[in-house]
This record gives sequence, C-alpha cells and structure tokens, in this order.
Amino acid sequence: MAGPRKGPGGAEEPPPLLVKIVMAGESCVGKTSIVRRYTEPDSPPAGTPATSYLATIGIDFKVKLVMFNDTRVKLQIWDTAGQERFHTLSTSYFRGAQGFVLVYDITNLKSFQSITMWMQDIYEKAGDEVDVILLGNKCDKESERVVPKQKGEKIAWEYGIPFFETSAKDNVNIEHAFSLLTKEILEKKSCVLYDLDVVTLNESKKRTCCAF
Ligand SMILES: Nc1nc2c(ncn2[C@@H]2O[C@H](COP(=O)(O)OP(=O)(O)OP(=O)(O)O)[C@@H](O)[C@H]2O)c(=O)[nH]1
Repeated sequence: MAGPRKGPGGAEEPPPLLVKIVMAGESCVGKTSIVRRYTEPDSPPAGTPATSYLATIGIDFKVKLVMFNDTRVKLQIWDTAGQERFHTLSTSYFRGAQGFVLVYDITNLKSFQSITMWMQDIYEKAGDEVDVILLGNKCDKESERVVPKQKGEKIAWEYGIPFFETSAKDNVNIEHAFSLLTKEILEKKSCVLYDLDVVTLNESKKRTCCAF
C-alpha cells in the first residue's frame, strides 16, 4: 500500500487542502466547457464543431490539484445542470460549497437576468459569506453580444464579487478566474479541510479535519 507522500527532504507532506467549488447558471451558458477548459486543457475547445452541446444531466464533478503558496490544494469542481427541470437537484449541491462560479452568456439576455435568482439560491443554501465569482462567458462572440460588459461589472459591484468576461473557446480568463476564487477562499479565516482520502487508504469512509 502506498504510504504518505514525502516532500523533497523526505519529510511527510500533509494531505492537500480540499476546496469545494460549484458551477452555477442557466443552461447552455458554458459551465461544462469552462470546467473542461480548466481541468483538461488539451481537450478540443468549446464552440467548435468538435464539441457539440450535450446538456449536463444531473451533476458531474472534476478534480484539479493546484499549488497555493507552497500548499497543495485539491479543487473539487461540481458542474451542475442549468436546465430548469434539474434546479432542485442542482441547488441541493450548493450546501457545503466554499466557492461558486456563477456564469451567464453575454449573447443571452435571459441568462444575465437570472443572476439575481442564482445569487439568492447561493446565499440561501451556502450562506452569504460564501465566495462567488461572476463570469460573462462567450466573449469571443462579440458580434452577437447583447449584455454590455458594464452591466456585468455593475451587478458584480453591487454584490461585491469579482467579475470577468471569459471565453472557454479561446481560453480567455479561465485560469485567472479559478486562481482568484481559490485565493479568496484560502485567504478567508473560515475552516478549510484537509483531504484525508490520501491518508486513510484502508478506510471506506472519507474523513476530513480542520486545517486552521
Ligand atoms: N463560442 C463559444 N461557445 C461556447 C463557449 N463556451 C461554451 N460554448 C458552447 O456553448 C454550448 C453550451 O456549453 P456547455 O458548456 O455545455 O453549457 P452548460 O452551461 O454546461 O449547459 P448545461 O449542461 O445545460 O447546464 C456548447 O455548444 C459549447 O460548445 C465559449 O466561450 N464560446
């Protein structure tokens, strides 16, 4: 059985910190494409013939290991389905999340108008101290834009949350957005958990404990 991971000097390294991030927003805004672009950078880009739209059914999640100030961090990114019929299921995954990536599509006014509703759901289920970042996706489709950038900036300012326009297709601001959200979560005084999966290999149940 594999033992605990050793650092460069042979000393045992602590397990990575575990951060739960949830993707939220209307159907077809690009949540899955953003997660894929971030966790599988070599996959074909969104918005090309190689990537026809397949709606997320229920829920999916991806994991990405990143370094933050010399600490290993395991990002568990939950990709929810934006379709109305999955709303109750999707929002049930909001509890316990430390961060949210809330996405609208700059070419779809309805997806922007629903931001207030999504923010209410997030605060109701995850508490109003949770970190949220707002993304206006598909900024490569400038000629089809119906939501001016200033509108995204304004609503983000009103909620006091960071905002970026992104393109999963052209890989604009994706890495940047996740890095900022991770930084905001880890810099908070709130409890962040170690992922003890890696040190309890013979236990079936996952255990976590407080890092601070
Ligand atoms: N041009 C362009 N197309 C994109 C971009 N991001 C996603 N798309 C396309 O938009 C469509 C929907 O993308 P998804 O990532 O499946 O959207 P979703 O929000 O996960 O949708 P649900 O699973 O229904 O909630 C797909 O055809 C993608 O290829 C982008 O940045 N630019």
